[in-house]
Amino acid sequence: MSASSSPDTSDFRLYRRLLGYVFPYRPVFLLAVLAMIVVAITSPALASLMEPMFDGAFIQKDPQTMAMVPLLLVGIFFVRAVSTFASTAALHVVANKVIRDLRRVMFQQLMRLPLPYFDQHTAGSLMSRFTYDVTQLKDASTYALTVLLRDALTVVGLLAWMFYLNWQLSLAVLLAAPLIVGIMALIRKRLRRMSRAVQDTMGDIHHALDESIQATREMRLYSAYDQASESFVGAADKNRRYNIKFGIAAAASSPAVQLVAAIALAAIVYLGARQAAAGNITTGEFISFFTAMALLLTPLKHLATVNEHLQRGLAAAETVFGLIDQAPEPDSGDKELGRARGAIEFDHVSFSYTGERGNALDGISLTIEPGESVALVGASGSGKSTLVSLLPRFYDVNDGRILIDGHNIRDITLESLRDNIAMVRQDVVLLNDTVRNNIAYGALKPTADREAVKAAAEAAQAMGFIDSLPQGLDTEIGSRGTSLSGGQRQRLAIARALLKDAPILILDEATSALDSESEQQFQRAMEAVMKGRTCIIIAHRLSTVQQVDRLIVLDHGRIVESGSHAELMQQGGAYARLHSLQFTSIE
Ligand SMILES: Nc1ncnc2c1ncn2[C@@H]1O[C@H](COP(=O)(O)OP(=O)(O)OP(=O)(O)O)[C@@H](O)[C@H]1O
Repeated sequence: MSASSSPDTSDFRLYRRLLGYVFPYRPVFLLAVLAMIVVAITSPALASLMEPMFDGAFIQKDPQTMAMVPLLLVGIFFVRAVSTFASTAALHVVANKVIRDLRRVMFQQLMRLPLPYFDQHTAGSLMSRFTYDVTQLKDASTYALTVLLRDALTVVGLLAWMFYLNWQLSLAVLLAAPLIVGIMALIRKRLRRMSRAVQDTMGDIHHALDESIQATREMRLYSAYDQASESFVGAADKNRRYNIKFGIAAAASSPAVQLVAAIALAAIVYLGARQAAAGNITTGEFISFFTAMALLLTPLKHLATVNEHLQRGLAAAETVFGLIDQAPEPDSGDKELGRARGAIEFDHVSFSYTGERGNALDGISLTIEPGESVALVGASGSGKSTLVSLLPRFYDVNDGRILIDGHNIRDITLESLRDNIAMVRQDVVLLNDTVRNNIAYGALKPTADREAVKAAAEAAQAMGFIDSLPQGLDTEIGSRGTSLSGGQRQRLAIARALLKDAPILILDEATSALDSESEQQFQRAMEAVMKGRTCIIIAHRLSTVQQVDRLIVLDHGRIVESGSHAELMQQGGAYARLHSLQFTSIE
């Protein structure tokens, strides 16, 4: 399977790709196909049995035929049962294996997708590709394949048998069939249109009700009773009209279809009787012919609607392959960084998320020495989070470059770049796992021993609350386990970062005010984690940043000031204004 970078749109290529996923399971798939062929053969076989049954057993009363026919009847149904089972089961097995493989490829792709992709697609829409679309793809294509193979072959077999029996009668059926099918389709279409109209009027009733319930206060205050009931009663009445129309049409449709079918049958019977009188067809042959005709109905009905399923399956396949074909994160660098010293340089960096909304970052130049700690401050939306998300290349700069230890981060492999960065984010994501596995996350997991995890938790001031949990480090947490407070979650994230022991640390400080005890613990944890590392702290609360070496003040994506707390206060600029704003609003 080649995953080309442009999405395949043509139906044929989609089929080919799907078949590519089936290819590894070709023995079972071939078994399904063979079994379907056998099922298809049993229909004309059944029709053909009618001939000896009537001519031999009933009319000529031949004892051998009388014994053989029932046996053959059971035999045909036995073969049909076994092959139906084999084809359904084998197809089921293949379809589910293909689904598993598709989901695996999709998931691998999901993990490598660039972050902007997640900005453009909601979690719900991505999840529905894994669930709804994949299932649709399976159901629709399994059904379409069965119909196209089994039912189409059944139709061919039955028609061949009919022509073999009597070509004149068969020709008459073939000529009459489109007429009957056309009339039936017209009736069905009208019914569908009416049922849609009924649904629409139901929507109007819903809407009128919803409005009246939502706006019940306004309705009473403005005495809008008449207006509300007018719109509701209007909708209810329209619904009645369409419902009656639909009901009448439905009541008429079935007798109408039966009448049309009866006329067609009468014509065939008439023609059959004439053929019999001319000695062209025996009773048994005519019944066999009639049986074949009756057996044609179901597969024909399936074939008539197969396109709907095919289109549904193709649409789902397009969505699924659309995800698989997305270009992954660009990982073009080939330099292995090893353990960095932690020198960071932003060199005239500009960045915009969409390319249209103006720059989120505009000409940022900033050098951070190894082991230095800087705090980014600025109003909400000034670009603090954006600046730090460029460092692990969650997003790529539009202009300028970012260097770590003098290497452009674009030249470094993503893995070795990210190995050097630890990040504590504001909204800490916990997994449904134990405390221990939450601290030793990902690549750390197999190597981290219990003592190392404990030491990290202790340094992060987290061991205190961990010990009070029912099973300590082995307590299950996350959405299905014990829930932790915001401060506790942050300290776990700090422990996770400490265990990673990366030379560069990014800390997005919590916005919500912690109580003073948590705040003190958090400060101590921060001191532990900052020691000996290059740190960038996004500071929302200015009270926490006085311990850093340098403050960088951002405003509308630009650096407007930098210096120590004291220097910036003295300058009386943007930082001093922010500071006075925060402290007056707290007091
Ligand atoms: N994923 C995104 N897609 C598009 N625009 C974004 C995205 N994230 C942020 N922005 C925009 O980029 C600008 C900078 O946002 P950023 O989150 O970096 O600011 P911030 O200083 O970290 O704000 P806060 O303190 O509220 O977290 C804002 O105008 C924001 O609307």
